[in-house]
Amino acid sequence: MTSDVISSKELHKIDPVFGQLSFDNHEQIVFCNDKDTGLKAIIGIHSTVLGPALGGTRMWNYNNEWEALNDVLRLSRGMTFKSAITGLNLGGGKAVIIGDAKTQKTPELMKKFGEFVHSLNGKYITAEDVGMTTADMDLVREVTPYVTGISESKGGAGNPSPITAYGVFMGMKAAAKFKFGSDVLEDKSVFVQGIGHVGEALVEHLVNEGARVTIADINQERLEAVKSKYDVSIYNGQDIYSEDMDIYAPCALGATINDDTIFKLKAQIIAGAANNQLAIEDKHSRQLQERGIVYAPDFLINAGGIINVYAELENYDKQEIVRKTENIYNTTLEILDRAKMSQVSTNVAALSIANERIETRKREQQK
Ligand SMILES: NC(=O)c1ccc[n+]([C@@H]2O[C@H](COP(=O)([O-])OP(=O)(O)OC[C@H]3O[C@@H](n4cnc5c(N)ncnc54)[C@H](O)[C@@H]3O)[C@@H](O)[C@H]2O)c1
Repeated sequence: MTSDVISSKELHKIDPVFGQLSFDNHEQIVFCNDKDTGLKAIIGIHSTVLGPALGGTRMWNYNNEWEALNDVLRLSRGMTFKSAITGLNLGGGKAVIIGDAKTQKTPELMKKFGEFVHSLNGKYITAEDVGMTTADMDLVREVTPYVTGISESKGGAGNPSPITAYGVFMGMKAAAKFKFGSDVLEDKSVFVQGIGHVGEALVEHLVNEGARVTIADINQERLEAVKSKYDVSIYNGQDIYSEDMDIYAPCALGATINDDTIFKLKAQIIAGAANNQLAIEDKHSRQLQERGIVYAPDFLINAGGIINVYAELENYDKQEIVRKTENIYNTTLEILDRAKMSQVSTNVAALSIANERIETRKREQQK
C-alpha cells in the first residue's frame, strides 16, 4: 500500500494534484501529452467567475513535474487576482510547457499545444509568457481563436512586454510617492533583476527618469546588450539581496523573496514584473510589512500585459490600453493607503479588493 511508504507529512506525493500546497480550489487542471512532438504541458484554470481564464504560456526546463505543476497552480491563481483587481472581465488561467524553449520548441509542438487549448472551447485563452514570443502565438492562432498576444500584422495587440514594463514603472512611482513623498525616481538606486522583454523596457523608463540603475541577469550577452544601449551598471557581486539600494525590481522568475533573502533585503521598495515574487505569500508579505519595506503587489503592477491582450478581445485601442495601464499608479496608491490604514500587508489589502469583486460577481450569478 502506498501509505506504508509515504508518511502523512508527504501526503502531496499520494495526492499529487489536489493535495499540493499551491492548490487553491482550481476549477480544472489539464495535462497535455503528445508523443510525436514531445509536448508535455499543463493548463491550469483557477477561476472562470469573472470570465474566461486568460493567462500566458510559459516554457521552462523544469527540474521535475512537481515544479511544473506548482508553477502552473501558483501562476493561474495569480491571474485570477490580477484580472479581478484590474477590473477586467477575465478569470485566471495559465499554462506551462515542460522543456527548453531554445532547443525543444518547434512549430509542430506549438500547434499541438494550440489544439489542446482549442479543446477547452474558450474556457482558457492563452498568451505569451517566459519562453514564448508573438510568433509562437501566431502559430497557436493557426489552430485556435483562443489565443491573444498575436502579431499586430495579424490583428493582434502585439508584444505586451513594453506595456507591462510601463505598468510596473507606474506602480513603482506610486510606491515611491507613498514611501518617499515624491514619485520622482531621479537619483534613486534601482536594481533590475532580469533584463528580458519586460526588464529592458523598464530600464529604459528608469534611465529616462534619471534613476541610478543596476542590472543583473544570468545571461551575460543580455547584460552587455542592455549596457551598450543605456547608462546602467552591471551587477557583478555575489548576493544581490544584500546590496544597498532604494528599489528592488524583480523581473526574472518568482519566489525571490523567501526565507533566505527576506532578512537581507535593504531595499525600501519592491516593485517588479515577475509573477509570484513572494515564496510564501502570507508570511513574507507580513514580514515585509513588519520591516517597513513597501511591496507593490506583483499581480497588481504587472497587469499592463493583460490589459494589452484584453484589448484584442474587447477591441479597444492603444490609447485606452495606455490609459488603463497608467491607472495602475492610482490603484497602487489606493492599496498602499488601505494597507496602512487597516494595518495589513499590501498583499492582503490587494487580495481583499480582488476577492470582493469576485464574490460580488458570484452572488450576482447565483441570483
Ligand atoms: N512579458 C509580459 O508581458 C509579462 C507580463 C506579466 C508578468 N511577466 C513576468 O515578468 C517576468 C519577466 O518576463 P519577461 O517576458 O521579461 O521574460 P524574459 O524571459 O524575456 O526575461 C526574463 C529574464 O530573466 C533572466 N533570468 C532568469 N533567471 C534569472 C536569475 N536567477 N537571475 C537573474 N536573471 C534571471 C533571463 O535570463 C531573462 O533575461 C516573468 O516572471 C513573467 O512571468 C511578464
